[in-house]
Amino acid sequence: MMMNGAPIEDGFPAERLFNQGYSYTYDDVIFLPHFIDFPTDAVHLNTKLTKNIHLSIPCVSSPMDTVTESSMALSMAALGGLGIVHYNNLASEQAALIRSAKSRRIPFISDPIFKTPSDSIDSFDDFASSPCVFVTQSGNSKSKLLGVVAKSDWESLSDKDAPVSDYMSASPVTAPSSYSLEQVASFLASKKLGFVPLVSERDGEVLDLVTTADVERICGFPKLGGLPSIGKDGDFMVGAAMGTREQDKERLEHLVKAGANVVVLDSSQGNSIYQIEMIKYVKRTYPDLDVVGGNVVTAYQAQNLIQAGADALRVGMGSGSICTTQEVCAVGRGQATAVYKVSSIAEQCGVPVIADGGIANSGHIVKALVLGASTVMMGSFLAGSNEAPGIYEYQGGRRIKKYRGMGSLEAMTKGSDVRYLGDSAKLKVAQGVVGAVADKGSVLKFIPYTMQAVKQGFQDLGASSLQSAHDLLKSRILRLEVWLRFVQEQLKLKAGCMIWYTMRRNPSEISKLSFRAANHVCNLDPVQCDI
Ligand SMILES: NC(=O)C1=CN([C@@H]2O[C@H](COP(=O)(O)OP(=O)(O)OC[C@H]3O[C@@H](n4cnc5c(N)ncnc54)[C@H](O)[C@@H]3O)[C@@H](O)[C@H]2O)C=CC1
Ligand SMILES: O=c1[nH]c(=O)c2[nH+]cn([C@@H]3O[C@H](COP(=O)(O)O)[C@@H](O)[C@H]3O)c2[nH]1
Ligand SMILES: [K+]
Repeated sequence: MMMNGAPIEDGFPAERLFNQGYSYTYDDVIFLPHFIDFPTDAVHLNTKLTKNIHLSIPCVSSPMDTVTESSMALSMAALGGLGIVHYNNLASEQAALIRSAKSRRIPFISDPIFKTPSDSIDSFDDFASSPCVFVTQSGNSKSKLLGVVAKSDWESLSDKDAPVSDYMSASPVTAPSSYSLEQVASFLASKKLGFVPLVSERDGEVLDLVTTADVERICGFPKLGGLPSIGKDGDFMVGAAMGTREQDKERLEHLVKAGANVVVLDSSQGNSIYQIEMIKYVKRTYPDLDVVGGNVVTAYQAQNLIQAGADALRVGMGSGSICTTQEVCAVGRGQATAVYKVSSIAEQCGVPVIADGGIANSGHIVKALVLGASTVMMGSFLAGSNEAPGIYEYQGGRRIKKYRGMGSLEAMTKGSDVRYLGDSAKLKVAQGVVGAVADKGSVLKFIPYTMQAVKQGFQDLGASSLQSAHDLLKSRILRLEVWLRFVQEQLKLKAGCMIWYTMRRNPSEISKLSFRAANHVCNLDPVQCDI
């Protein structure tokens, strides 16, 4: 805008703010509002995860063993995002998690109960929380479904010692696992059924038990409007993490066979000879498989991995909520600066950037995307959801789920047999902590709300898409400032924080490190959604 012919200078263009020798986290910077000439619904958040993978929403779940297994991967894909299955397990176990997510059509994983024909049902407990028990030759999901025993039928049974084959309903009604949610819903309604097993057409395996209550619950989640993430194979897209050691080549084979659509080379400092060689190996061996390199935080690191052939870069070092890398290794970068710097280089080469770590609210997502990222990767933001691995516990009256860094001693010890094969004699120094996050309900519910909040942020900035945000930033139209309010707030320790610092020898002495991490973890309040 011009006044008396001279442009009004206000705030800083990104280019100037990020070149003054300071390293900024998301909370250190704030955008100045721009001009609105479209409604919130006109904002589109569709994006690219890698050179070849398109997503409807810019959300990716972290490859961590307290964040992404089948249920998270399945639900993220259903939402139009993507989940990266962790590799703190055997290659066969990781492959099974990928297969499990990819074999489903609706964002739902149940835990059906199975018996063999000669088994008996001794008590109510045998049903757990299921409305029925399935009968197969093998007593598990892998063989043909022979019959079903509904809880209500078992109740009225006089001889409870009889084998289930004596009283099961033979050839029960089933629905194909390829049914969409709408098809399952109308199937249940038209047949007046309370539940139905979903059976694979390929091998007859019982995949899930869906009840009318499940269908109603899933149908009740807010609609995002975008398409789910479906690969060329027609299945949900699922990503997988892996390392850069020799045995990871074998793991890669398992991942490819399981149908992984993208692999992420998981390292805190990706600019290494090991990673460059692994990127080249992946591209050489599986030219159609996209590979994400990282983590990087500088233009130099980024250039090396782009040259090696990375199809996307994962950005962030020391930015995660459970992270202690900056304290332990004195290396890292403020995440806002890292995302801006790496994106500036990556964009010139057409390589999308994944802003990894440090996302605690929808505003952080807006900042990451506007500063140049194409997607955000989230750990703590998702770890309290129903879809994250682990069970809910109670701490001080709050329902919580465990969340731990993959560099924490606990996670390293769990994976040491497989991941750090041969390294077991080496000294291990933790670069992460073990903590907990509050129950947030289903990602199917809170991610749509979060995306709506992100759209409102984009609208305030006058950006109707990721590309337009990036263009506005580059052309110096979008302005920012450093916001000191957050720096002060960071110093205040929030009450009611829950953290177990695994390296703690003396319980009364909570180290400075765990305090910092505790503060981060406690900042993770669920998105405000009035449902
Ligand atoms: N984003 C972040 O700021 C951080 C993330 N983490 C997470 O913690 C976990 C562990 O991270 P890292 O310690 O970086 O794991 P890493 O496996 O990349 O590195 C462990 C060590 O092994 C070395 N190494 C890697 N490939 C090798 C090969 N082929 N031969 C010999 N040595 C090799 C590395 O150079 C490094 O010294 C990851 O899940 C990572 O994402 C950990 C710290 C910081
Ligand atoms: O310094 C670290 N020590 C760890 O033990 C660790 N484990 C995971 N990560 C990284 O943190 C990201 C998730 O961060 P948020 O919880 O903030 O989303 C993840 O996506 C990782 O990049 C770690 N960083
Ligand atoms: K390291």
